Amino acid sequence: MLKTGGFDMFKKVFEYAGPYRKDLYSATFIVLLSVLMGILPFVLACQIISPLVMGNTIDTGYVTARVAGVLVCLILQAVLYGWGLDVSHKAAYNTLLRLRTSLQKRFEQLPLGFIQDKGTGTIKKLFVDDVDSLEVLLAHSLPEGIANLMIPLAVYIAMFFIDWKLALLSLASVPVSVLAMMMMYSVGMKKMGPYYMAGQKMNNTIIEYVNGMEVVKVFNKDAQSYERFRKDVSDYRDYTLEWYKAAWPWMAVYSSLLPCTIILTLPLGAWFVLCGLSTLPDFILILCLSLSIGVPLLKSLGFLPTMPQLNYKIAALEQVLETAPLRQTEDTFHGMNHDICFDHVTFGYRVNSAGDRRRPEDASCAENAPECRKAQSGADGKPPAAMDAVITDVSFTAKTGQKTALVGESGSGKSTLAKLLIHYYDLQQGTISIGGQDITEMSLEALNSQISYVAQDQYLFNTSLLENIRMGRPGATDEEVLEAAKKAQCMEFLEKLPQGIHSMAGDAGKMLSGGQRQRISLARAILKNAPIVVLDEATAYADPENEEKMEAAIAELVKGKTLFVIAHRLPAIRDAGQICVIEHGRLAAAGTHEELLERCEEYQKLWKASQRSAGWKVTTANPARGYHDVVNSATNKGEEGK
Ligand SMILES: Nc1ncnc2c1ncn2[C@@H]1O[C@H](COP(=O)(O)OP(=O)(O)OP(=O)(O)O)[C@@H](O)[C@H]1O
Repeated sequence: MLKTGGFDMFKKVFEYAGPYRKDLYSATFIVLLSVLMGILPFVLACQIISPLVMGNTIDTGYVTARVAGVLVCLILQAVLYGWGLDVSHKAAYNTLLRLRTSLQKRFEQLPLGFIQDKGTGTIKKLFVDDVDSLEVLLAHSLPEGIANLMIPLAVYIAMFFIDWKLALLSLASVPVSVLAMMMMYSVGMKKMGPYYMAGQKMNNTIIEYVNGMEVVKVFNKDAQSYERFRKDVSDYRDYTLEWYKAAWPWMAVYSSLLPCTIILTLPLGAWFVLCGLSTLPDFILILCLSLSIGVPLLKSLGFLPTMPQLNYKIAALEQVLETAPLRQTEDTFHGMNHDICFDHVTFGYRVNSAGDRRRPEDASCAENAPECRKAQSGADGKPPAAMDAVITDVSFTAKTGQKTALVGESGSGKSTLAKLLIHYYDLQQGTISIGGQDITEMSLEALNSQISYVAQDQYLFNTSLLENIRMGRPGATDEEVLEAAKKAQCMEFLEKLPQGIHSMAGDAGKMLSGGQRQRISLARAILKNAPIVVLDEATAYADPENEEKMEAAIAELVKGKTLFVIAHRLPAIRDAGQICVIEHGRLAAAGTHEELLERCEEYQKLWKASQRSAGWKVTTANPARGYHDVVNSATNKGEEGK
C-alpha cells in the first residue's frame, strides 16, 4: 500500500503520465466546463420560478430566452463532456503505454531469477490487469472526479454569499456522508491486502493449471479435483465478497445521503422565510442550487470505492519499478582470458516467517502491506537475516579452454552456481569474474556475448525454427543458420517437417521430441559461438536414439571453448580437466576424476551410484511379448571401478 494513501497515488499517476499530464489538466478543465453547464439550467430555472412566486410579471421573451439558455447549456454540457473524455482517454492510453514500456525496461534490468520466481500469473496481472485498471483513474476519476467536486464547491461558496444560514442547511448531509465514506475507505483498505494477494495467487494457479494440463489429465484430475485450483479460485471469491460486505453498507449510506442536499433546506428554509430570517428569492435560489449539486457530488465520490484497489495496484507496480536492478555497468567485456573464477561465493534464498523460500525482492506482496512486511522482515519485525544459504563460500577457477564439471547430489546447488555465472541473481557475498573482470562490472549484454547457456528446458519462440536458431546471432545469414542446424544434427528431422526449417515453432514444437528441441537450442548456441559454454543437464532429454546425435552436436558446440558443464551422468564428464564436487552448497573437493576417486568420499559415492544406474538398462527382451525387461547388467559385469 502506498504510504499516505490517496495523494501519493495521484502523485504517482501524474508521474506515470509524464508529458500527457498537460492533456489530463486540459481534460479536467473541459469536464469542469461541462459540469458548469449542468448547473446553469438550475439558475435559469430559478430566474423563471422566482418572479412567478413573488407575483411579478414576466414576458414570453424573458421565458423563451431562459429556455433557450437551458437548451444551449445542455447541448454544451454533452459536447464538452464528450470532448473532455476524448482528451482524457487519449492521455490515459498513452500513459498506460508509457507505464508498460517502463515496466518492460525495468524487467530487463531485474535479475532474471526474480522474474521467474514471481510467476507468470503475477507478471501478467501486473502488465495487463493492474496497468489497465489505471485507465479508470486517468480517464474518469481524475477529470470527472475533480470537475464534479470543484463545481459543487464553488456553488457552495456562492450559496454562502447568498444566505449563509440556508447554505449551512444544504451542507447538513455532507458530514455524515463524508464519515461513511471514510469508513468505507478504511474497511476497504483493510480487506484489500488479502483480496489483492488472492487475485495474484489465483492468476498464478490458473496459468499453472493450463500449463500443467497434461499432467492434470494423466493423473485423472480436473479443475474440480485439482485442490489448489479450487482453493485459490474460491479464496478469491471469498476475499472479494468479504471486501464487498465490509465496504458496501458504508457506500449505501453515503450514496443515499449525499444527494439529499435539500433534506433540511426545504423545511427549515421555509420556516426561516416565514420568520423573516431569509428572503423568498434567496430561498428559491438556494433550493435550485442545492438540487443542482446533488448529482455532481455523487458522481465525484462515485469513484471512491475503486480507490483502495487502485492504491494497491499502484503499490504493486511501484514495488517492481523500485526493485533494485541487477548490479551491472555499461562496460564491455575486457577480461584477459576466459578463466571463470568463483571467489568465496555465498548465495541464498530468503526464508519468510512461514518457512517458504522466496527471493529477497519477491513482490508478490504489495509494498508496506502489514502481512508482507512481517513476511519479509521476520516475525520480530527486524531486518531479514535468515538467508537460507544454498551456496556457501564456494571458490574455484574454471580454466580457459578447459572442461570444468560440477557434480553433486540433486539439490546440492549445481544449477544455482550455473545461474549465478550467467548473472541470474546478484550474490550475497563474494565475486564471480571472467578473465579477471567481475561479472557485475560489465553489462549483461557483454556477459551474454561471452556465454552460451544451454539448459534442460529451452524455450522456442512462436516464430519459424529458422528464426529460433537465428536468435543465437541476430545478424546471421540464412546460410549460417542452416550450417549451425547441420552441425547440431537438426537436418535429419527438419527435412521431415512440411515446411522444413521454415516451420513455425508453435506447430513444429508439438511434432518435435524433447531431444530434437534441445538440438535446436544447441544449433542456436553453435551459431552464437560464444567462448564460454555452460551446459546445464543439456542431454537430459536424450533418448538412446538421440543421444549419439546430441553428443555430436555438443562436440561441435564446445570445440575450443571454455566448458562449464553440469551432468548427472558421471561417465560423461570423466574426461573433464577439473571436476568440482558440490555437497550441500559447499565445494567438497575439486580435481580430476582419478584424483577425486582417490581422495573424495562424496565423489566415490556419486561414482558408485552412477555405475550402478549405468548397469541397469531397459531392453525389449522379446518384442513379440510386447513388454520391457529390466536387466541389471551390473550383476553380470560386476561393479566397475575406474
Ligand atoms: N528459484 C528458487 N527459489 C528458491 N529455492 C530454489 C530456487 N532454485 C533452487 N532452489 C533451491 O536451491 C537448492 C539448490 O538447487 P539447484 O537447482 O541449484 O540444485 P541442483 O544441484 O542443480 O539440483 P538438480 O541436480 O536436481 O538439478 C535446492 O534446495 C532448491 O530447492
